[in-house]
Amino acid sequence: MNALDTTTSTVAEDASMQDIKTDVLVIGAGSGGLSVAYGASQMGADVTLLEGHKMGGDCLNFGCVPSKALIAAGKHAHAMTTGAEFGVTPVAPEIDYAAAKRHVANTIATIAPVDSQERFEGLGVRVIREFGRFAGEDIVEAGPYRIKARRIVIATGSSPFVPPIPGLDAVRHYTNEDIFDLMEKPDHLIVVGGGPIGMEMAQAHVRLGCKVTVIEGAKALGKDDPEMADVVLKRLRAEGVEIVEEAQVEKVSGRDGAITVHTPRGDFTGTHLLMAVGRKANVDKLNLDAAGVKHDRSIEVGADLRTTNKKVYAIGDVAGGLQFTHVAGYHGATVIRPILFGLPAKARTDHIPWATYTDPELAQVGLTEAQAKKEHGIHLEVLRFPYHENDRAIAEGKTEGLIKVMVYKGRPVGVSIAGAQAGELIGLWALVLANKMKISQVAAMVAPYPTLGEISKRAAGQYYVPRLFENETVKKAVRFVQKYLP
Ligand SMILES: Cc1cc2nc3c(=O)[nH]c(=O)nc-3n(C[C@H](O)[C@H](O)[C@H](O)COP(=O)(O)OP(=O)(O)OC[C@H]3O[C@@H](n4cnc5c(N)ncnc54)[C@H](O)[C@@H]3O)c2cc1C
Ligand SMILES: NC(=O)c1ccc[n+]([C@@H]2O[C@H](COP(=O)([O-])OP(=O)(O)OC[C@H]3O[C@@H](n4cnc5c(N)ncnc54)[C@H](O)[C@@H]3O)[C@@H](O)[C@H]2O)c1
Repeated sequence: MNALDTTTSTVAEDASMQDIKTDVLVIGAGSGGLSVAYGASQMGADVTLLEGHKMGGDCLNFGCVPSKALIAAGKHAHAMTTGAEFGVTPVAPEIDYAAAKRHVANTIATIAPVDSQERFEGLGVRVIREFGRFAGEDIVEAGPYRIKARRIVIATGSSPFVPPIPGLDAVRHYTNEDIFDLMEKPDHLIVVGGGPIGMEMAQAHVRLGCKVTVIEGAKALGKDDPEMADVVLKRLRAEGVEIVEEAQVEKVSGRDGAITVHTPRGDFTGTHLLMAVGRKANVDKLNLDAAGVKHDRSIEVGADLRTTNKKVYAIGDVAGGLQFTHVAGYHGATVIRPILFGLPAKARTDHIPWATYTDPELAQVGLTEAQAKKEHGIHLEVLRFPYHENDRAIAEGKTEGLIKVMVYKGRPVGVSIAGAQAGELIGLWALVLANKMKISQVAAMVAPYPTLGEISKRAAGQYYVPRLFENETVKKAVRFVQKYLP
């Protein structure tokens, strides 16, 4: 199929527009939209995909991929300064910040073909590089096209929220959309916002030789368990990141190279300013009212991801809720069923993991300790195991951190990990929660020695300490049996 093939059926009143009739129209070619376009086209549907900006969306171009590539550069620099305990003389690395940014660009370029227009056209998807705008409940206009679709999936993602702080407009400031293009190394980067974007970028930059100050209006990494967040914050501070909490930015002043943010905790001046204070859903261009799609700050959806227009679904960041690439992908996989087969499907949230890729990492699935206590009260058991008792962590010098497993009636309902490779370790627990497995099934697993993965097994083993090792009845039974055992 040609990218711009149209059908003969007429939906347009405006004769200058070309008509397209399609089974599935996907608006937005980011993590969520591409998942739907791929799945639906491979299962036989006629799929049209609109993308007004870059194929691959935020994750590839301005989010996960560039941030992880910059973090990797920072890790290399950090390793050069921290080898003393391994007998490797620390050296002050010479940082070529622009070269680190070239690594970021190369990483994006290497991954880009997977999300490209050419690949999706090769898969049989009609790709149109225009922004879409509803013109009716099942009609969307995009550039010169007017598209009528049986089902429509809105996957338009989110953009950086830049609050109307007095003075901000008058100074050059960056967001995740342009910080990765900055080639000159900031002498002193001020990061406003201590969420995952702010903290990942703060550590990458301090490791690449910038002075970094994070200004956070409430508590840094405030969406995570405070005990786990503290592990990360302690390390960031030790590496030289200045983190100022309870410091809502009220005003910005200054000029290029000397920008001051004013807060109730004092004024802070740096050379560059990064705003990382959250996201806003991309709904403005969509003319949602024309389709009867209810929205506020994001699009209103039920657990089935349907909007108030039964033919229209919303997935990923634009649907509010958890804003992660894997959630957008999961949403995409979920809506395929109703869209292609008319069968019901619901998206769960209780088994969704997430990780923040600072060093040490922070990972979570299910309920935090506070949430689990609120839900299950005194019946909740919290199993803990520290990294410093794991042999591999000791050998690697990565002993900061811990795992906490929240167990209710023998089944994990939440897991928090702060420490090395927490993002990798949480995968096992995501499987456990997704399948509502028992803690005994994790305890029965044999983990290879010596791995960080043993932390999970040891935490699960803690469940049996009071039941088996600190239990008088068990001791009595063993003594009794031992008396008579031949
Ligand atoms: C700095 C940063 C780091 C991140 N790191 C991670 C991470 O490590 N792990 C993780 O899981 N998540 C991470 N995220 C979050 C992740 O990027 C998002 O959750 C994910 O990209 C959401 O996917 P989506 O498909 O909903 O939207 P997007 O990927 O944003 O795609 C939406 C697409 O729709 C297009 N579009 C918008 N309006 C229209 C329209 N009207 N017509 C046509 N096209 C339109 C946009 O141009 C865009 O390409 C990070 C985000 C940021 C900002
Ligand atoms: N590793 C990952 O998976 C990853 C990484 C980065 C981003 N993300 C996604 O992107 C989303 C957005 O990240 P984010 O860090 O921008 O948002 P966030 O909402 O998580 O954090 C923003 C922080 O800014 C603070 N803030 C708001 N206004 C302020 C002000 N005027 N002055 C000072 N502080 C202020 C808030 O208190 C909050 O702590 C995340 O929630 C996550 O879904 C994921």
